[in-house]
Amino acid sequence: MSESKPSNFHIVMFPWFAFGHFTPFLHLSNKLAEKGHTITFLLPAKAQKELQHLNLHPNLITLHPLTIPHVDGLPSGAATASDIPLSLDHLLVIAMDRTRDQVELVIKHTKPKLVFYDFSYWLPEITKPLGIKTINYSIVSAASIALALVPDPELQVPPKGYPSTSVVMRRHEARALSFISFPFGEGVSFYERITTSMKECDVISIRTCHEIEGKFCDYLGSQYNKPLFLTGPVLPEPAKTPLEDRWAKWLGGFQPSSVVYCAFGSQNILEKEQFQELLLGFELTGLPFLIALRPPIGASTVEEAFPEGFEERTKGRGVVSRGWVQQQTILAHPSVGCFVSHCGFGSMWESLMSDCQIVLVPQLGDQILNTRLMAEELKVGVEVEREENGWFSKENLCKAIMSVMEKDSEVGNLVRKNHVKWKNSLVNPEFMKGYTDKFAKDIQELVNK
Ligand SMILES: O=c1ccn([C@@H]2O[C@H](COP(=O)(O)OP(=O)(O)O[C@H]3O[C@H](CO)[C@@H](O)[C@H](O)[C@H]3O)[C@@H](O)[C@H]2O)c(=O)[nH]1
Repeated sequence: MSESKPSNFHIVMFPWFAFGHFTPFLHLSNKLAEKGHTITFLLPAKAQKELQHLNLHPNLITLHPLTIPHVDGLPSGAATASDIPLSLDHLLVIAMDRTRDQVELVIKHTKPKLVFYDFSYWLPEITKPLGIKTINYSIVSAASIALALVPDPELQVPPKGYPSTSVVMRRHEARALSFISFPFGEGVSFYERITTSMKECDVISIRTCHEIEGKFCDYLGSQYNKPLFLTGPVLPEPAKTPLEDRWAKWLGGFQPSSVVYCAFGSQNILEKEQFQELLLGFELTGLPFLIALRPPIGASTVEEAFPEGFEERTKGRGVVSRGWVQQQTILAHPSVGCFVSHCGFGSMWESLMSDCQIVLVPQLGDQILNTRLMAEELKVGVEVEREENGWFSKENLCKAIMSVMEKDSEVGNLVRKNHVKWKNSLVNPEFMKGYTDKFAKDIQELVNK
């Protein structure tokens, strides 16, 4: 087989307008810039400032601002998913589709050899006539795509040939996936948008690794009859900025591995009653805790929604943060021993790479499957039991935390042992380098074809 000659080329990146998508696309851009490629990264003008600090190669990566057209029903100035509730995403995606002319101009002007995209299913219509290759880059788990976003899905049950009986939705959870059939843009559902994107691209690429999701990737490749290039988890280096003083001081006052940290990512917002139940569950553990959650529905601050007397009763051993905290740095703090997470794909990798015990409370569709992967297949963490209506009780939350935090707990020892094994493989610098090198070689061959 002939080796392709390495050369640098130009790439355009066009992710969905949400920070959970910009960030992994930008981390991947940094890796490709390290290989000498130049990149034009398309994003709403408003997001440019907030992402600039993640661009490690400004000489090679240009953040190119797009003007976001107004769409009726969107608050004025809304340009990213963080500006709006989840229920308005279907309008923001219309705005994204209406940037098509701007995107086409940039592509024609910068003449890339390769374009990465995710939700803009129409992109290959621009690139194909120009002879430019495209990669559909998914930043969620292969399992979640394999279960719901294959060409011939089955309703209520996993599609034919789906390679797992444990990484599945339970019957009463199927509603967590109902959004895929809802309109997501003009005349197109979420399902049609994503499956068209995957059918029309040259290559499907996923932010995952074979070691953990190999069978789901193979299944997807066979369903779409396409090559799959995996980038590995592409996590940023741990932040160099030190932990905020107030958290460093507070955490420093506790025994090693004794504090439970809890965060549910950038999208999950709890109902007020569930938020209060969660706090009471933490109180019940008797352990020190640091919780970083958005205020629940209907509250403008977290304090406003505290259960009565909660603050006084947990004073000195528990805090609920008012805002964003440095998650990766907190997970690396010696006092933190447990991570209660929603199992968003970013948090999933961060928990695997930490030394913390893992407790999972998924809420949205893919988080449930990521959780099953972690708890049922890899057995590196435990899932909090929910009732059929989705509610979790303080007792069940407390039980799950104690099952991994109590000394000599059988479950705790088992998940720790499995977790250590995975962590050691993932943090080995050769592991990520292997993925980046292979990916760089794969895309080189793709553009040389
Ligand atoms: O106070 C906080 C809270 C979060 N984070 C970081 O924010 C990121 C959150 O990402 P993720 O865990 O993926 O959660 P979401 O923001 O909820 O992610 C959305 O996007 C994911 C794909 O990346 C999907 O898996 C999720 O379902 C979807 O909610 C992580 O890097 C965290 O370290 C912080 O630094 N501080």
